[in-house]
Amino acid sequence: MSEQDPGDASLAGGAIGYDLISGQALESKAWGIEEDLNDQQLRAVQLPVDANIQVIAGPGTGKTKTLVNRLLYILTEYNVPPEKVLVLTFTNRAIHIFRESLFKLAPAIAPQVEIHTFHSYCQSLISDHWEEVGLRPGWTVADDMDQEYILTEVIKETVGSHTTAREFRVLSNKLHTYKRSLLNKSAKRDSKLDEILTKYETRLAGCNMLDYDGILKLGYRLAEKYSKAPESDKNKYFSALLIDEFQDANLFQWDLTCLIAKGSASITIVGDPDQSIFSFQGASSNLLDIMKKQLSDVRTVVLTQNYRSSQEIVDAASAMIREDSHFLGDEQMPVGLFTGPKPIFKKSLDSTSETVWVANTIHHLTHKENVEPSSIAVLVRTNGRKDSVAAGLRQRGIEVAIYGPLSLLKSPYIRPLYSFLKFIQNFEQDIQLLYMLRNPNKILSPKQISEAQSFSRSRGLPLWEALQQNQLWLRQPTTRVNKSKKPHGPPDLDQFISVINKSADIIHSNVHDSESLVEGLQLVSQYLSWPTRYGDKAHVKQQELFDLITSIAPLLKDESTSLSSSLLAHTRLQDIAAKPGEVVVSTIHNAKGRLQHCLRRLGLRPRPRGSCFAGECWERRRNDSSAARGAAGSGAEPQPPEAPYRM
Ligand SMILES: Nc1ncnc2c1ncn2[C@@H]1O[C@H](COP(=O)(O)OP(=O)(O)OP(=O)(O)O)[C@@H](O)[C@H]1O
Repeated sequence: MSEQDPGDASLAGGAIGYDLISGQALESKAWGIEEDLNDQQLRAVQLPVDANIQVIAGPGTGKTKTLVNRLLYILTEYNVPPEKVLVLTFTNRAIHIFRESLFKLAPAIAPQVEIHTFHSYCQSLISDHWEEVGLRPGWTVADDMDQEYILTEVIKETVGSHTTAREFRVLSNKLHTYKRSLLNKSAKRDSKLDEILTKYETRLAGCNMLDYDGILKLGYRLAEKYSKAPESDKNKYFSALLIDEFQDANLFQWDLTCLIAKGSASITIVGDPDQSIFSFQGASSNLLDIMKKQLSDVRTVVLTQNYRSSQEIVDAASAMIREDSHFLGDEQMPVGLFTGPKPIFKKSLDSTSETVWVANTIHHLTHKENVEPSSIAVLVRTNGRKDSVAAGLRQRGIEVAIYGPLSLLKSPYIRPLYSFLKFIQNFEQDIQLLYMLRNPNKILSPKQISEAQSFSRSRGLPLWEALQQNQLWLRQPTTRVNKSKKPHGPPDLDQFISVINKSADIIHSNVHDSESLVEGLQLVSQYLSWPTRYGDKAHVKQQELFDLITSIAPLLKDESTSLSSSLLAHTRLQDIAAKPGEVVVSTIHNAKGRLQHCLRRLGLRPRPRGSCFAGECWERRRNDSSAARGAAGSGAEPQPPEAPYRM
């Protein structure tokens, strides 16, 4: 690629857009790169537009800031239109952070830049070409819960319902890994797993749904097809691709990136090989080398100034990762911006004593040092540990808020409402309908459900159609319900059908109106989740859902997005924040990007490898910190630092 001369900066400050929140037209406003970039950042930002760049850096060194400024530089210095730049990252939260930073610097152009996860980019390709890949109108995405539901049924059918819970889990995990491995063209096939997968995919296709791997597979197919086609409206050529959090990419995603680049867009990646959180999904640490081999003239810039943590934390983190580090050489050691208290390393014999120590520390902080509980976070490695730590803290009288995507929608009080919302976007989704029919009220008995399914299959109808055309035998209330004994017994099928239709009509009558959505959900919730039977808990959870709806409604300006589908997207993105009095418990994975004052990290290294950190360093830190406490004469845990840390 040849280097281009920067063009004139006529675009800078010239664009006019609209305010994302108020929808008001924005006045033309000058914008450009920030003035406070350090030399390393500036070097990466100001490379020519056609340079391929690797920005390698540790946490908090301004990787995202650098990428946002690189984008602004390309737009202003080279007159590249915003829609010709594609930003790719790995999580919705990362998109949110990137868009927020861009919006602060250049509100007028922020909405015009395409910022996607690999999944959402593929999904947008599929949305433009859904007929080509065999989907029908109204197709939807099967989320984790939908996939689990279908997989469970298929496994039961294939290997028998006598499978123990453990065997089931093992098989289900194997299938997930196998399914993902198939994205790799050279993957080995397994006939037994193929049989289950084929049934699973047939069931998904029957529901007019795609799962996450299916989205990537079809997106790749489309990108491959259009990478060879001449440019057209549907076939976009980008001038530059910017990839954030590149440490989380796998080979499949890299190949996809190259297809999207079509050999003409430059590629800038920023990442920290030591921060990879997707190695379990095949994130590959040698992609940096692959990129260098495949692309010409790759420039590397290393960022070392950490803006987020004290020198003490940077030192401790560097000591921890150094032995396994992919890139930390002496000249690349990160530097902290300020000094603070030393981190304490506490070695515990087992997980119970670890939880007890954390509980005692929280009591000390909240009772003796007046720290507000909601500013304390307990970070753990795995979801399983998160639940046991939360239970242990609750046992010791500590109120806990668990951070994690989908926790609200996964609540048993909300899950049927969530199924309902998905169902009314696509009435072909048998799995959502089955969920509503089975949980928690048995609208139909298992025998009736299987008869209805045979009826729908024999006529090639979605289950919902079949139920509406149903036969007299289905119209009988289930035999297990004695209405005279149970005033709040489940509705019969007629009532169920009529309430679903009525609630759907209310919601569809005004898809951008939060009041309609809440009204529709309130109506249907009487039939689906039985708040009366579950008591206050259900009411509290439902209120949380309704509050969320009300809070996101004003943010919706995009006419093409319905409130209910945005609600589903939003609930994945942001969870209900911790209320005053609640300590946050989260996996490290979910905590990334959140702001918190006090941190306690558990089991980061449950079985420490290597000698340095595990033995000497760990003990040294512990001794240092007790010595420091002794010197201070208090014997108490150190004060939480003044500055908040973004995790
Ligand atoms: N040159 C700078 N001057 C002042 N503050 C900066 C500078 N660079 C980065 N920061 C600040 O440091 C913090 C971290 O920046 P940023 O989120 O871009 O880092 P990151 O490397 O992407 O973080 P992560 O480790 O989460 O990937 C932000 O608050 C940012 O504003």
